[in-house]
Amino acid sequence: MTIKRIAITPGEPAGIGPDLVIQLAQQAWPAELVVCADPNLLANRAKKLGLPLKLKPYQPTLEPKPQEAGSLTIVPFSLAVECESGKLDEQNSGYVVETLTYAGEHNMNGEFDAVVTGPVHKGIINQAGIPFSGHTEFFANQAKCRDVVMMLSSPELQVALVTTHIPLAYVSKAITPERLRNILSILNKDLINKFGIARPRFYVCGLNPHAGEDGHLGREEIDIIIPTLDAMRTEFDMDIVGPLPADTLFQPKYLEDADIVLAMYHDQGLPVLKSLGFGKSVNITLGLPYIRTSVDHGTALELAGSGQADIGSFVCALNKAIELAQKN
Ligand SMILES: NC(=O)C1=CN([C@@H]2O[C@H](COP(=O)(O)OP(=O)(O)OC[C@H]3O[C@@H](n4cnc5c(N)ncnc54)[C@H](O)[C@@H]3O)[C@@H](O)[C@H]2O)C=CC1
Ligand SMILES: NCC(=O)COP(=O)(O)O
Repeated sequence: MTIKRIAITPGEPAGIGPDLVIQLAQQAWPAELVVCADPNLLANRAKKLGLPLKLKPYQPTLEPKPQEAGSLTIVPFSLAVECESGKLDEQNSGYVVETLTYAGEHNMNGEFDAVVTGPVHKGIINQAGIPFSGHTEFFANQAKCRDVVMMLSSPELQVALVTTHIPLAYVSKAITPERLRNILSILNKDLINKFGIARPRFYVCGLNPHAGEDGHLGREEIDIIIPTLDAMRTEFDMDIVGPLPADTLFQPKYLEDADIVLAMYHDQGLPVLKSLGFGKSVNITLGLPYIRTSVDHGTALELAGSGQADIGSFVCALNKAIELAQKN
């Protein structure tokens, strides 16, 4: 087994990301964990949590070594202003984006084998004047990928989204035959090649109530979704069920039979997944030129520095990144 080098971005400094990264470091890992963060932030937060932390400088020319318990490898970045747990400060948004930019660039050049991201606060980054809708879109833009797929994976269910962080008012227009085809193609390819599913079975949600009720409750199914799914079945022999009404799709008889559920928008699919597996799920971006996994939760500002944040999803995200990197 070769030792992989995994970049980690803790995300918003005032949130629980730094806490979780410090908690991760309390155990040994079979990969080098290269954290892109302010060393003083991590040292101060570790002190607040009462946890030991040794920071080792990142040495790109050396072979990666497994990370020892109590330690992290660090690429240092500097906060603009000192950070108080739980208190957002837009002056530190540039720092957050710098860590993501570095992690993306150094994955694209092959120096890292994957990136695992902690939670950012999208609102404060925008408030700082930096347009930002999510890591998924940020890394896609940086890598010049027109379409990537947000897929969340939990022990019970895998859900992917046709549209990601856009206002609900724009969703219908964003569901075009081209986008739907691209999303299905990326998913099909990666489920086969990266997840080892020979012929993935897709369950696809409709957009409208009752999947449009034969056009009486909306026409997107008839005009776009059904013809596109039919074309993908014919052209690529894909195993696709649907579109089915989203309100009844998420029941055991369908989920037990599905490799993946494709939801049309963020809050159609993710509440179901999170109600079943919050804290046990991983957010994976498919279609990037490298591996990116992330936590299933946000910045939980009220828990930062308290020691109460649950590390479950971050552990799942890191394990998944190491597993995918090993297979790569
Ligand atoms: N991967 C990312 O970068 C994500 C970032 N966000 C961002 O996070 C910010 C806050 O979003 P919210 O909707 O409030 O979601 P949130 O996930 O931060 O919090 C929702 C609820 O879950 C709890 N919670 C979250 N993570 C937890 C953990 N690890 N352990 C224990 N409890 C936990 C919180 O205390 C709160 O009650 C927003 O700016 C949002 O955009 C949200 C989701 C993912
Ligand atoms: N709900 C998922 C989420 O907000 C995280 O998205 P991203 O920042 O990983 O694109």
